[in-house]
Amino acid sequence: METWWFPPWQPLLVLLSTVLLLYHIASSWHRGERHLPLPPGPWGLPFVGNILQFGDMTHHGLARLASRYGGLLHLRLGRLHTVVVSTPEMARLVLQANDRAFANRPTTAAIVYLSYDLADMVFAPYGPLWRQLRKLCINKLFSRRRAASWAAVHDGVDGLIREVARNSGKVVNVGELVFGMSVSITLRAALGMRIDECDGGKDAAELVAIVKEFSELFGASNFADYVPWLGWLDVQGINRRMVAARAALDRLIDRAIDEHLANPKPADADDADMVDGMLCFLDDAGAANTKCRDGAALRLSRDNIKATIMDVLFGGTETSASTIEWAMAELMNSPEEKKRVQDELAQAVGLHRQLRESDLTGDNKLPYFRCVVEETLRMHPPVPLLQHEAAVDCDVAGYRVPRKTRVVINVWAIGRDASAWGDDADKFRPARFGAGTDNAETDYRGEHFHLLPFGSGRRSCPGMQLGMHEVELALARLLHGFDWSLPPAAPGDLDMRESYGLTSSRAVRLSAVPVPRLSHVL
Ligand code: HEM
Repeated sequence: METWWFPPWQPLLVLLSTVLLLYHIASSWHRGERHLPLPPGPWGLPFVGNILQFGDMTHHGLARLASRYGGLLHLRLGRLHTVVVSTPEMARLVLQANDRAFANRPTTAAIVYLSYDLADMVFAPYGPLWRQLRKLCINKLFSRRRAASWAAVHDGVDGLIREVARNSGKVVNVGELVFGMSVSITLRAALGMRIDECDGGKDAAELVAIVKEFSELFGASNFADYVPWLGWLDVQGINRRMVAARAALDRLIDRAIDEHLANPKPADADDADMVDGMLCFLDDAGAANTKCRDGAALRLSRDNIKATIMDVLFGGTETSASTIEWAMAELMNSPEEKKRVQDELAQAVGLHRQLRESDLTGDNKLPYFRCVVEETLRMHPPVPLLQHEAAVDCDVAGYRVPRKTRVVINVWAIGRDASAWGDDADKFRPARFGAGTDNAETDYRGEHFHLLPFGSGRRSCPGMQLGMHEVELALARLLHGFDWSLPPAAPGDLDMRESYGLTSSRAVRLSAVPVPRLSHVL
């Protein structure tokens, strides 16, 4: 009779596997995961998971998946769990009920490299460094008290209006002009640079190119982040682009920091910019300060300063510019809405003088104009996908979200959720925010989970006030100061497609013809 021979290590292997299995069962029992399934989602391949859904990782693609699998759906991309949030209620559970657990940001190779090893506020993990940087930004750098930032907005908008007036009656590229204005405002507020003074506009042109490149790299779906063992291949050429982009930004910011060090200014001087505001915390120790303790005095390394300036350049440029351009495009597409808002501006301000900041501040001023801004932010949130990460294992709506899961909040899909906004959610209809409607009290500050253009909770946008000041002033002056029509040769329908990246700008820049409404422009 045949006898079976077992190698001596086999019983050991069986024993070890049993112990590991029991340990796994016991620890998931202990964490309360026993009964909790992962959220529903499409079926994935072994090892690579839902890599075939890679093309769906845009806000449109994820919204399509959500219509099939629900407001909380699960994907596994290579080794990474990803959970996508697509309804207001799920967003509330993540950003309010579990705010702290989801206060980290996921990182990618591009993010780590371009943020000087997470030395900034946008990407720093939730902890003491992030807390100190956020306090500094909110109380000092982005605050209403930093007069230089608000002056930069005024001068930037004046420059935009002058440029539009110079081209009245001709076709102007509204998108390029508004983006240029936003860059000049950020350069001035962050680094004290005036475009007209800085190297004949060379710096500004360079910065525009760098901002576009960073934005693409931050938003790029890099195969290597999901399948790291293939990263060395750099099949998409992303590593090479990262190195070149950071070197270009380094040159620009290092020069600005050296100039500030050579001509120091008190941080609270009227004309002090954000670099002045940070240099008084400079610690010459060298490497990025990512290890600060709560309660310790704030010390910033040069990398912290560079990375925070980078946040401002990227957080504050495309976001504001894209909101203004989308609002103009939606109004060009709906002539009756354009007329209604322009009539309101003419009536409130008159056509004999320029619109001033005081025309915008205060409650109940220009109510329809405000509805237009809110409707634009609902339909075209500049950051369509918020990126968070689970710091611990969590339970959301009865589903398990494991630690380190990337949690993507699809703000674009939430803004078009029919159960929150009705069957005409895809239509530009500012009146939905008007007095007496269901959304009369809804605003964009993060307390209403069906409208989240600035996020909500701990990681919500600290630059909202400054950003909205730029958006409102520029948009109101463009609409109050000029009548706008589409270029004569334009095709019947305006192209309303979006680009995909960190921000969702227009795929095709808006061009239009301005004709002055006022007797004098400035
Ligand atoms: C219309 C203009 C703007 C929009 C729509 C916008 C939107 C956002 C959004 C959606 C987030 C992420 C929120 C989250 O993950 O939950 C964010 C974060 C951030 N924004 Fe803005 N933003 C704007 C303007 C600005 C400006 C002008 C600045 C700086 C001057 C700025 C600086 C930042 C920073 C530093 C963060 C990271 C906060 C953190 O992680 O703690 N933003 N912004």
